[in-house]
Amino acid sequence: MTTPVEREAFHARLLAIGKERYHDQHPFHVMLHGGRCTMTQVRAWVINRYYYQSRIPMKDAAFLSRCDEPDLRRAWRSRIEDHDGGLDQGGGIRRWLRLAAAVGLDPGYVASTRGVLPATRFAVDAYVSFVREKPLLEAVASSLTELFAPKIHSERIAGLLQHYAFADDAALAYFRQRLTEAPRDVEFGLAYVLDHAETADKQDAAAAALVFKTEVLWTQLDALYSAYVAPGIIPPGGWDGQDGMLGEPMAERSSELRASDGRAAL
Ligand SMILES: O=C(O)c1cc(C(=O)O)c2c(n1)C(=O)C(=O)c1cc(C(=O)O)[nH]c1-2
Repeated sequence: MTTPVEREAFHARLLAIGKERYHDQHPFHVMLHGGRCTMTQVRAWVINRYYYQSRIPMKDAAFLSRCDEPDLRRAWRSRIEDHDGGLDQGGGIRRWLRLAAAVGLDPGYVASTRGVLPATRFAVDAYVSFVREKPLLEAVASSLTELFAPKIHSERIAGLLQHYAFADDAALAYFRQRLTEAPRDVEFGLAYVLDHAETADKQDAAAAALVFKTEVLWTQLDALYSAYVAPGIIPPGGWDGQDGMLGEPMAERSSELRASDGRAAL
């Protein structure tokens, strides 16, 4: 059993991991949110990030398949509904594909996951395997990066709206929706981890799971940066900057597409 003071210290330890390691500080996100990405870089992010989106409900299904507590399953299953939506509409995956269309990509191309960078696949697949194989406490702890997600989603909404003409409420609906979903999910996940990590060893394992997850997220952006920013080496199989475009190419630089002068031109 942990005392209230030990529990609070463990909570602070988890928050410190996010402060030090969360991907809001990655140079690719700094560029994206500050309006310094070209449209090619934005599209590469949308294509690669889709792979993460597509695997989230699969990792949550893997989690549920191992869960023998009905209460835990009841609390967890809405995560799959949030991402997959109903038979005909709704859900984060469809909302992400609306963002894909808004940046000029064919949603069918994005959904095919062709062009996803190898490192993105390895990192995301490692997350799904982690949740499938590790003790439930560590699997839940690995989702706690979502403690830090509302801040990055708010910064992203503001940054994209300010700097890119494609950005409007429909294109950014994915992020707005997460502003209410993520806090609910993470409130449950955090309470579960604080309640179940009742020994020093379990606290260490849960903290390591959260570090692992920050690395899953950071690695995806390293891969994007290396392929599409510097040194700009696109590995075999990575999106070539051309495939899967919808209709006429849009202007390349985000600076040409600023809200003040760009919207009318589109
Ligand atoms: O945009 C982001 O930076 C970001 C980060 C994370 C995260 O911290 O893992 C998630 C999301 N978004 C997200 O939209 C989402 O649905 C989500 C689910 C999970 C998870 O681990 O179960 N993380 C995240």
